[in-house]
Amino acid sequence: MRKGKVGCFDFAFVDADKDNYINYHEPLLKLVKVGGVIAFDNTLWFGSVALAEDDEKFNDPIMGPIKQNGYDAIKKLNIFLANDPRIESTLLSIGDGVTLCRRKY
Ligand SMILES: C[S@@+](CC[C@H](N)C(=O)[O-])C[C@H]1O[C@@H](n2cnc3c(N)ncnc32)[C@H](O)[C@@H]1O
Repeated sequence: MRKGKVGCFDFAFVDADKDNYINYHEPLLKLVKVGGVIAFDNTLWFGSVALAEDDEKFNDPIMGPIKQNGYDAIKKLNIFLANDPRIESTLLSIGDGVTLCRRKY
């Protein structure tokens, strides 16, 4: 952004540092052009974010490390993106989940 690249990019792909995904959204929304797409990988977080907290699978010990790392960040991101009026978004249930966000304005 310091180099004046605002509104220049067609596409951004985010695939690291899950705790900061939500913080990357704001600058990326400025960097992509209107109609451009931001993709966030791993937004199903091994399916955990789609499970109710009283679900047997959610409480399986195998979910322990998944819930300790990334779960809160991805859950918060998904809620934020679903309610951000500046984008159209959809969570594709392929792989570990990919959320596509199209900048509307
Ligand atoms: C899941 S891989 C991404 C692979 C990439 N999408 C590809 O297809 O080649 C995540 C990568 O981001 C790097 N990484 C993790 N945390 C990072 C951070 N905070 N800043 C920059 N890179 C980071 C990791 O070292 C790893 O190489």
